[in-house]
Formats: sequence, structure tokens, C-alpha cells
Amino acid sequence: MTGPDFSEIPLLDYSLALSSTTKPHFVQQLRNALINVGFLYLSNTNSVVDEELIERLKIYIPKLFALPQEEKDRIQKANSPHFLGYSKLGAELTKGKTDYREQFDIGTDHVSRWKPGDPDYYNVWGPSQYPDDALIPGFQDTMKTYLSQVAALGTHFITLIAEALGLPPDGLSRFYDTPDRMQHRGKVVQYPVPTERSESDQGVGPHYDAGFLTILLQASPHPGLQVQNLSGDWIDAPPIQGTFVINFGRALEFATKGIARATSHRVLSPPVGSSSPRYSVPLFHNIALDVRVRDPKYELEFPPEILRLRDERGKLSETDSINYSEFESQPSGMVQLLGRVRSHPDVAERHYPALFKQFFPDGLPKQGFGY
Ligand SMILES: O=C(O)CCC(=O)C(=O)O
Ligand SMILES: [Fe+2]
Repeated sequence: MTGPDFSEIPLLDYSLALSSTTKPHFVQQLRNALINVGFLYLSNTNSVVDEELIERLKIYIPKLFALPQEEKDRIQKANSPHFLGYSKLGAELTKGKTDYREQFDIGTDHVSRWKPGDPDYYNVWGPSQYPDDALIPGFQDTMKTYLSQVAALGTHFITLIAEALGLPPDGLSRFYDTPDRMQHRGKVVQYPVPTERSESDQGVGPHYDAGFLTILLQASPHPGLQVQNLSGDWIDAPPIQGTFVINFGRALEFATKGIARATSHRVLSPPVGSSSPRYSVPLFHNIALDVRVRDPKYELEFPPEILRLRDERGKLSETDSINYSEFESQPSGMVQLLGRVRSHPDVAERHYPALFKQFFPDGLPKQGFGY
């Protein structure tokens, strides 16, 4: 069932959204996914994200992680005030436990708009670091094309979300800058197979995503992603070939008065003895840096029948995940910056010394805390 105590994640066919005769059905299914589940699978996106490109990207991923450690370290996150680059295994904690994953954060192409005197958070967006193309020929080009196509899917999907919430298609456009002033953030993630002696099976611990929308490619056949329903049960979201997983973040929940549901999720490591790691590529589709989602300037008016569906679902109970409550008062860019400072203290120490001192008065900890 797919009410708030769902036992599976709904699958929506994107091609239905592209024809006026089938769109109402799509929008109705999306409304249910937004209000009750917070997650969905999306199939048939080939008109926006090229399937062959996805297959090419999947082939690159193991090669990316197999690059010499010194090349990965050369593009480490600590080099980048934008927190874009490589993080080694075990660098982060979620809910007090180490996340057993290794990752490259790579954004859509962007030039930082920050200049002296601007708020620090303008600098959370900027250029990415890529490995030397000679060591992994064509990866950079493939990744850039992938990110720009998935970001375009996100930009269109936002208009469908608006319609599903009873707003006009451009009903959420106030949360965005012009495309040249936006950056969306991708990650390429490897969850290694734990050894017999590993202390936990936590790939990444329970958390919410921050922004409006995450578009996730499960890039290997491993299960592991789990989603928490309203009763607190963990529901599997295994990979389905030819689909993306889409989920909604805290900013959308705040901006829609709790109509859209940000849903707690986690990833379990592949079982001990698996023959290969799990791979995934999330893209976090951002809103503009200056937006304060709770500022009356951004307040949205929803039709009564949509508000009623929210009320029928019931209040979102406390889950294992508590984070990003800063959206109550802070601009979106600041929420992102604070999250990253906590996750990556080594980057903060180098590029945001004042914030670093505030969060880590006792100096550099061994690990950051993700959520
Ligand atoms: O790897 C996954 O499948 C999900 C990762 C995730 O939830 C995240 O990075 O926010
Ligand atoms: Fe997530």
C-alpha cells in the first residue's frame, strides 16, 4: 500500500507527464507520493536523460574509485571552499556512527559568485574538481553531460510538483534564481563490502535530504537503500533497472507547510561476502542561496483540498532523523554551509575559520558529523 504507512515505493511513468491526456493521472499519483510517501521511482525518462549515457557512467564508476589513491587525494574536498571533491572512506559520522562510504562530490558547471564582502554562503557553490582526464579518459565529459541532463529533469519535475500541489506549473519558481546562477550537486558514492570484523552495516545512517528534490541513480544491482514510513518501519527501495529514485527534502517540506513529505532514509552496506561494492549517484537539486523558505515573501497558498489531504495523512512523527531545522530561519545557502561545516571540518578549518572555531572550539576532530 502507498498511504503514509506504505510498504512499497510507488513507481511513476514519466512519459505520462508528457502528454495532456495522461498528465492528470500522473499528477494524481505524484500528489500521493508527495504527501504520503516522500519517495518514488521514476521510469521512462529517456527523453531527458539519455539511457546510453547512464550506462556509460555506470561503467566509469568502479574505474573512478580504482584511481591511484594519490590522484583521489589530489582532488580532496579540503582544497575546495565549495566542498566539491573527494572524501575518503569513513570521513563522516551519521547519528554517532561512521558512514562506511567513499565519495566524489561533483556539481553542475558553475562559477562562484562570491566576492569579498558577500555572505560566506555564496561560496558553497563553485567549480568542481575532476581527476586527470588522461587517467580516466572521457569521464569528465560523461559526468558533466549526465549532471546537466538530470538537473534538467529536476527543473521540469519541479513544475509537476507544483501542479500536484494544486499550484500553477510555475508556482515554485520564486524559489529559484535564473539557471546561470544555480548549481546542483551530484555525488558518486561507493559503499564497500564490510569485512567479518566490521562493527556495523551502516553505509549511511538515517537522515533527511536538505533541499527540494533528490534524483538518485542506483548504479549497481545491490539493495541497501531503505525508507522509513510513518510508523517507523524501514521499507526496502531496491534498484529497479531503468528508473531513478526521487525523494523530497526538508526545504520542500518547510516551503509547503508540511504537505510534501521529507522522508527519513538510510543505506545498509552490502552484505559481508558480496562480490562487489554498491554504487549510487544522487543529484541534489537545489533552491536559490538567498531563499528563506519560511519568509512570508515565499509563502504559498494551497487549495483547501490539498491541505485536507495533508491533514488526513496526519502529522509527521519524529523519526530517527532530525536535521536541517535551520530552514526555519536561515537562508538556504547558510543551511547548506552549516551542514557542510559539520560534515567536513577539515574543509571548514581551511576555508571558513570563524565558523570552524564556533563548531569545533577544541580543534579538528577525526571525523565530521553528517546529520
Ligand atoms: O546511496 C544512496 O542510495 C542514497 C544516498 C543518500 O541518501 C544521500 O547521500 O543523501
Ligand atoms: Fe539522502
